[in-house]
Amino acid sequence: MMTELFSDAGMRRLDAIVQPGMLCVFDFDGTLSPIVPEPDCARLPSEVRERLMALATLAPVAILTGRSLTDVKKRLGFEPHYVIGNHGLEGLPGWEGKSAEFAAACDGWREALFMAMRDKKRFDPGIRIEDKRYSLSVHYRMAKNTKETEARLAALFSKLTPPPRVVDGKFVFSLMPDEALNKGSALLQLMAQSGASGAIYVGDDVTDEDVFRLRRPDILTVRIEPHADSAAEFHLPTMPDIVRLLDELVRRLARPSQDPTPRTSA
Ligand SMILES: O=P(O)(O)OC[C@H]1O[C@H](O[C@H]2O[C@H](CO)[C@@H](O)[C@H](O)[C@H]2O)[C@H](O)[C@@H](O)[C@@H]1O
Repeated sequence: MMTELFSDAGMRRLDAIVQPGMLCVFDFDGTLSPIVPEPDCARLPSEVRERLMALATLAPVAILTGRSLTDVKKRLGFEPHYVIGNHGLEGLPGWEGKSAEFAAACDGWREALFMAMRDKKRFDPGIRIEDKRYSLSVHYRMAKNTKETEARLAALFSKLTPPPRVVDGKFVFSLMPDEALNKGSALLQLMAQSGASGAIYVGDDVTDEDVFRLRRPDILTVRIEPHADSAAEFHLPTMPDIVRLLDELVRRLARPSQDPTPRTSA
């Protein structure tokens, strides 16, 4: 059962995880940037950007998003220490060799989906396919009958080869190469590569559950808004509360560290 982060228990957990060198990792859409009907209109609010920039002077900051790297970078307006795109498939050092394989699978799915979408009676013209090279997002927020569209898309995806890993989200299906990296495995690799002893991860959607399910004492997981089925430890009451969380992190990390050397009198 999730607890609100701004509770006594949440603040104690935050105090325990905050230490020099900890990784501060954030999902983008729905976590840092409010959800908007048109994916291309998503923006990072200036009050969030300013705090992320302050945080990045105190600790390594990473953005771990379902968007492509090129797309998310142009929306950030600052340079975090790490940007990982495509749900972990793009931008993680050491995985460049697998890119061609991921892109080839994605090319095949994209062609099959565009062909199927020509049947306007079967597939609502409001469906939008976002091609991110290594994964696809199939958005159906604008479809007239979202339930029916969901069922028809799920049936279509089940016929694709090679079979993709399909994860649903906020009026979106993400299609990714199966057994490839996900946000959870990508975060673990990032921690290992960066030598971070701990991390905080904040996300809002189904692909973030790959991180929430890790359930490790060295990773504090926070979901935007409570959800009965989420594996996250804590939640923020609403998305704009991300500003308060960033302030809490900056305040703790900016505290002068305790000098462990015992003082001797002259
Ligand atoms: O991992 P994230 O950073 O949360 O990215 C997840 C997907 O976010 C985007 O779609 C979602 O946000 C859009 C803008 O607010 C919204 O219109 C859409 O309905 C949402 O599903 C993005 O377009 C996808 O590529 C990401 O995978």
